[in-house]
Amino acid sequence: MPDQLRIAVPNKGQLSEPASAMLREAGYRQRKDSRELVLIDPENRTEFFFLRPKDIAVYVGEGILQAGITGRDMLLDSGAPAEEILPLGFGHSTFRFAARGGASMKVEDLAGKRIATSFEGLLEGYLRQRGIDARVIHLDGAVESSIQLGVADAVADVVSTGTTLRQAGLEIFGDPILESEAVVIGRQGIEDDPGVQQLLRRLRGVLVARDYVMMDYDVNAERLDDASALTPGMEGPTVSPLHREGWVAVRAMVPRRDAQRIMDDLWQIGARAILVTDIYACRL
Ligand SMILES: Nc1ncnc2c1ncn2[C@@H]1O[C@H](COP(=O)(O)OP(=O)(O)OP(=O)(O)O)[C@@H](O)[C@H]1O
Ligand SMILES: O=P(O)(O)OC[C@H]1O[C@H](OP(=O)(O)OP(=O)(O)O)[C@H](O)[C@@H]1O
Ligand SMILES: [Mg+2]
Repeated sequence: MPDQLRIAVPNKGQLSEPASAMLREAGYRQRKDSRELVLIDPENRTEFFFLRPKDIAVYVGEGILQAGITGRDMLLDSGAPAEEILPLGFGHSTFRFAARGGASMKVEDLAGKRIATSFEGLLEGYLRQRGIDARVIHLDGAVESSIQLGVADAVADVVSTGTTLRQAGLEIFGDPILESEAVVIGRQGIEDDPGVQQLLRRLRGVLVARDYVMMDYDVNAERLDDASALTPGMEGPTVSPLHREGWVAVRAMVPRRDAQRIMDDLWQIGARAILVTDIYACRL
């Protein structure tokens, strides 16, 4: 049995709820009260520490906790000796420059300007790489207000829908500095830890169950090649004989977002009794 596992989970912010939901889906106990700081899950020999998302890379980098869930942007900003192990498909954002609407600012214009951000590490790394000498103003949050309030000429901030920027009268400029999402992080080599391997297997199972559905249908054996091309599954579809002469039953996993289109295409080649069901959990 793997050793006790110590995992960091965001205690608040955009990643907190979806991270706990994913762990719950993976069969772990999660806290009921958002003020709980530690939660012990004895059945899974796992302790969850609810920490500020920005601090998680620090704890994991120090080797205090074996793994954690945080944003890619926060991991890279921290400079902590930890790496990304598994992207989790939620908490998508981009890290971008923005300035007053109509200012038509360019990245080259940033030299000598004041740029406000809560991600100094990320911003300074970017500016250094491009040899831009600008003044970085550190703010903890609500960075969008800094231009209006005269503290900065531009911001480098997290953008998801863009609503916050628009409401502050700001306009994005330049290419994205970084594309981020929630990730599992750990120190180099931690993937070999049996406890971490088990956590990753469970989380990968949740990702597959979210992204795929199971498709079952009957088709004339003569159209099986066409049907298999539409539903190749992971290692080819499962094909079983049917009592009906010349027909087979086929079963394969298909991407959830393509399910309706695939059903239409299967119907066109004569497949019938096409059923789609959710995958509750899996290990592939
Ligand atoms: N509106 C959003 N939609 C999706 N992901 C986001 C959004 N805002 C931030 N994120 C991502 O979520 C992660 C955590 O950011 P968040 O803003 O929740 O942390 P925080 O600012 O430290 O917490 P708080 O906002 O509670 O102070 C980051 O990786 C960030 O890129
Ligand atoms: O593009 P949008 O969909 O509008 O989302 C982006 C906003 O969401 C986050 O703010 P948060 O609520 O975490 O507040 P904070 O700035 O205090 O961290 C982020 O810092 C942006 O301000
Ligand atoms: Mg925030």
